[in-house]
Amino acid sequence: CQNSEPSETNEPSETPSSSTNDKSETGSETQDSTLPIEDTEYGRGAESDGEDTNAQEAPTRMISDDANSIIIYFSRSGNTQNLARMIYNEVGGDMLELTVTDPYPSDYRQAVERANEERDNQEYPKINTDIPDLSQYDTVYLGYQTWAMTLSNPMISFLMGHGSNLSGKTIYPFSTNAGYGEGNTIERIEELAPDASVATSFSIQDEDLLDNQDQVTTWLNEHQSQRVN
Ligand SMILES: Cc1cc2nc3c(=O)[nH]c(=O)nc-3n(C[C@H](O)[C@H](O)[C@H](O)COP(=O)(O)O)c2cc1C
Repeated sequence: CQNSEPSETNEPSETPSSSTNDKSETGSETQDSTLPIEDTEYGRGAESDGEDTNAQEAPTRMISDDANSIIIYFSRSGNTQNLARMIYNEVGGDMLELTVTDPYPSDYRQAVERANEERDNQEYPKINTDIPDLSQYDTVYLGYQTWAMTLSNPMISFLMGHGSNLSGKTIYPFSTNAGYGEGNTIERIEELAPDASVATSFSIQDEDLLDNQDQVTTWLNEHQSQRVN
């Protein structure tokens, strides 16, 4: 089932949309609300909303003047967005959802065909997101999905355009997949952002995500000492 709940994730960072599982009373100083986790379709055949924003929402954009970390992600059918939100709900900071000028078809097969064609022709999609000045961030949580056992095409586009702006930062790669793992995505990130430091990644099968918040927490805790917010 696709998402039907309205959302306000394009609100400014001071007021991200809250949800019924708001943890604000127990949250850290840098975070005062949580983002909702949505229903998504999984694996082969997963339809999208045709906008790559998951349920006709505006893409998530929460940018502040002073956060040290940002979560940057693309999500066609919502699974990586859920993982991004699970991370946000623990670490806070800023958040930026990438979209492309011409969104992928909602039909899975058509999306795969287009993605294959783009990859064969090395013509990756144009990013439609205004990328803010990234200099304030030490830490970038980078979220994508496995496509053809490598980085999804929009993430390749983002890193081709902005990988050099990640110099000196620590990238925490996180991804979802349909059961085949993260492929060579880490090697590709290292190639496309050669002057960033790439930390241990976290990848999970889409259908297992919502039952495994503890795995996300464990991964984040492993990096706790390096995290600023
Ligand atoms: C074009 C395309 C190619 C995919 N290729 C793979 C793949 O090679 N291996 C894999 O495990 N999953 C693959 N998947 C499945 C997605 O990685 C998986 O469903 C993921 O959770 C989708 O994330 P999203 O909902 O954030 O877009 C592919 C999906 C699409 C649309």
